[in-house]
Amino acid sequence: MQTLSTRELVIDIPGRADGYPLDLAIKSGQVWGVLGPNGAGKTTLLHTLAGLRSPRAGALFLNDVPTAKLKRRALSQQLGLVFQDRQDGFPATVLETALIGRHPWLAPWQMEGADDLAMAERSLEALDVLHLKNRLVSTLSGGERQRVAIATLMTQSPHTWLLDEPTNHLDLHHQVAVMKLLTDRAAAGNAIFMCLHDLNLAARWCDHILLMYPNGETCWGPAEKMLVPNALERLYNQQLATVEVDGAPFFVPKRV
Ligand SMILES: Nc1ncnc2c1ncn2[C@@H]1O[C@H](COP(=O)(O)OP(=O)(O)OP(=O)(O)O)[C@@H](O)[C@H]1O
Repeated sequence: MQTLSTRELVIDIPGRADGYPLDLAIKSGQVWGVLGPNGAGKTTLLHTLAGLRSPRAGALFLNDVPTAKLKRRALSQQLGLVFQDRQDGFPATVLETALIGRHPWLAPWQMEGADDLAMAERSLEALDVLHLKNRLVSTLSGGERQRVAIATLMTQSPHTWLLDEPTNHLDLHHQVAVMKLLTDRAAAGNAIFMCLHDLNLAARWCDHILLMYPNGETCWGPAEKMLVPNALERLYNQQLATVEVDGAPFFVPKRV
């Protein structure tokens, strides 16, 4: 069992009051969905958890060890992040991009070996982009790029997967395929923590939910306690109708 936890964490959003400090424990087997309107701080939180931004206050721990004490490489073996919209730094093929995921596991100047290549190809296949392996990423569609980014995280194979809107750009079939892959990873022992704009994907696939309000207020807990119409209507400033489908709530925005 591994846990990424935050103690009294306040993310640093310029010009915003501190809000409610976060005491999260993101554990093996859990699938977290982070919900909130534009600008609530979801991406800032994800980047703070990944160590890319400093918190305003509080600290992060990996199995009770402060992440600030871990070397970048050790951290990258445990934590990985899929960005919301990644800009390509230099021209690379799909396979070369997926292989970047192996870098935290290789010594400096060590070339990727047959096992690394097999892992990258397995991940590309799982995300349905293996047939594109020799294409330049810059030539891919938005949804294909998104699937390559997730395949790169899968190739990295960290314990905790942080994902910023992983279903962005994906068609319905691939949205469901990605959510199934993520919940399968959690069942295999990984921890999944993702920002989502689709309330219904969260309701169907996530077992834990963090609600982030624009004023810095937050609340979190088991999905069934968090996904209640009143809280969600206040979160999005949008009236909702709720129906039940396959035992999960399904939220429909009411007409304005
Ligand atoms: N470097 C910065 N300087 C000033 N403000 C910033 C900076 N980075 C982020 N912000 C502000 O912090 C707030 C939170 O941004 P963040 O990207 O975390 O929101 P989000 O919840 O992920 O939004 P979205 O749903 O639109 O992706 C926004 O109001 C944003 O404009």
